[in-house]
Amino acid sequence: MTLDVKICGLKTEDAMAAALDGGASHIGFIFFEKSPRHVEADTAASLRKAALGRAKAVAVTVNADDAGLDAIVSAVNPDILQLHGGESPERVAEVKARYGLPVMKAFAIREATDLERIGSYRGIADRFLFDAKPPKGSELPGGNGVSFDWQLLAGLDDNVDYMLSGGLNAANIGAALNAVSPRGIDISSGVESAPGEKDPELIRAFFAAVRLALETDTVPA
Ligand SMILES: O=C(O)c1ccccc1NCC(=O)[C@H](O)[C@H](O)COP(=O)(O)O
Repeated sequence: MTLDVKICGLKTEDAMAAALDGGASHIGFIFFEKSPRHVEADTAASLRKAALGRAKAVAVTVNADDAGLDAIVSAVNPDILQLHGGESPERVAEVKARYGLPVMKAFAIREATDLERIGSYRGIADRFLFDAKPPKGSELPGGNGVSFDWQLLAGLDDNVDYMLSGGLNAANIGAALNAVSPRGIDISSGVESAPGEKDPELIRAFFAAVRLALETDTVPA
């Protein structure tokens, strides 16, 4: 599969196994205490061992300070840091320099103007992740299972390396990949049976739907 697939919010060995066996290129661990997907660093460190040589481990944080990131990086040894808060371009540059790791910067998208913000991160963030804006009242900046209008991304220039995220599932991934051509996709609640509870069957079904979508003529090259 040339398309990167990140399964995010993993907490258990069986979910990890389903993600890796399905062909995940990236597995994500959430370090955000309000999230039902939050894991302690030692749990993530133990889970990530199964991914060594198979998938990249992504540590997802929200406006984390140096002490928080130090603890995660030293325990988990992630391959990528995903910054999912309001981190400035300067902070992204600082994080990259401090850890020598690639950074994926997440942006919440609802309308075309939301994409204007990426300009000042180009050449700094290694990759973008475009997620939906959280619904009103949500305490989570991500993992809300809501989509945005994928057509908003259709005008991006081909050099913008991004993962498409937000409300993806087995039923809509074909349409999403028909609408836009991300280099990667990211999913969390679409493969859960309850908030924070990954379902290996749903993970398998998602990969089957991705493969089917990639095999059809409707997906742009
Ligand atoms: O998933 C969370 O609980 C979460 C909490 C705080 C910051 C980020 C979070 N998730 C980041 C992700 O990369 C999710 O995969 C992304 O938001 C898509 O989630 P979903 O819409 O549920 O597929």
